[in-house]
Order: sequence, then structure tokens, then C-alpha cells
Amino acid sequence: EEQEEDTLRELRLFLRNVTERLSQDKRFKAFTKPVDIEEVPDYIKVIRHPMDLSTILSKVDLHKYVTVREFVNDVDLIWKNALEYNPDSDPSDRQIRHRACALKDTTHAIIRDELDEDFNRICEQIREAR
Ligand SMILES: Cc1noc(C)c1-c1cc(NS(=O)(=O)c2ccccc2)cc(C(=O)O)c1
Repeated sequence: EEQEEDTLRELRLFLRNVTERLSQDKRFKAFTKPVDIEEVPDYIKVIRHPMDLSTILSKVDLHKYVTVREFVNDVDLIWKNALEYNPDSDPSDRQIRHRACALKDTTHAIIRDELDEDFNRICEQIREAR
């Protein structure tokens, strides 16, 4: 009903704000767009579920997220994919793994500090009812 749509509109505003803050952070530039298959041809063979911040922003606008948990699951895909695809000890792998861990910690800290637990519970109840 109308109250549910008001809640989901507020959720989308929050998720757009978090996504834009992450996308503007210079550390996370490699995570802002899909990995370029021409630059990294074997990527799609290794990583079955690619994800990036621009795709997440599109999903927000397509009303794909009803809970913050679903949004965080996609952000978790981004950094888990980066850790999986870049496992070696060379400096470039280490650099992107450091950035992946920073993306994880930054996202979870924002959610912990800024998501109201009662608001989150209402979103989870909307998800359960659908
Ligand atoms: C994400 C990700 N997961 O595996 C890797 C590897 C990356 C990743 C992706 C990108 N962006 S890109 O796929 O469009 C690109 C790759 C190579 C040359 C130019 C652009 C950049 C970097 C980077 O370290 O700069 C790393």
C-alpha cells in the first residue's frame, strides 16, 4: 500500500546516496564500472557473477532492492570477485585486494552507522510479505 511505497522510496534514496559516496571514493574507481572483457578476456570464465557500482545504481532505479541486505549482497559480490580474481602476491593483485577489503569495511561501517534498525525491519517485513 501507500506506506510501503513511501518506505521503498526512502530506501532507494538511502541506497543511491551510499552508492554515489562509494563511487566518488578514488580507492574504488576500479569497482565503478563492469570489468572490461576486452582488457581482461578471461574474467568472465573465472567470475560467474560480475558486479560493479554502476550496475548497483541501475538496480536501485529499477526497484530491484526491497531490503538493504539485498543491496549489501551485491556490494559483497564486488569485493569477493576482486579477491577471487586477484589472489597472487604481486603488487597489483595486492593493491586491488586492499581496495576490495576497504570497500567491504567502508560499506559495512556506513550501514552500521546510518541504517535505522526499525526502518530496516519494516523493509524486511515488506520483502517477507511479497
Ligand atoms: C575490478 C577488477 N577485478 O579484477 C580486475 C583486474 C579489476 C580491474 C578492473 C579495472 N577496470 S577495467 O577492467 O576497465 C580495465 C582493465 C585493464 C586496463 C584498463 C581498464 C581496473 C583495474 C585496476 O587495477 O586499475 C582492475
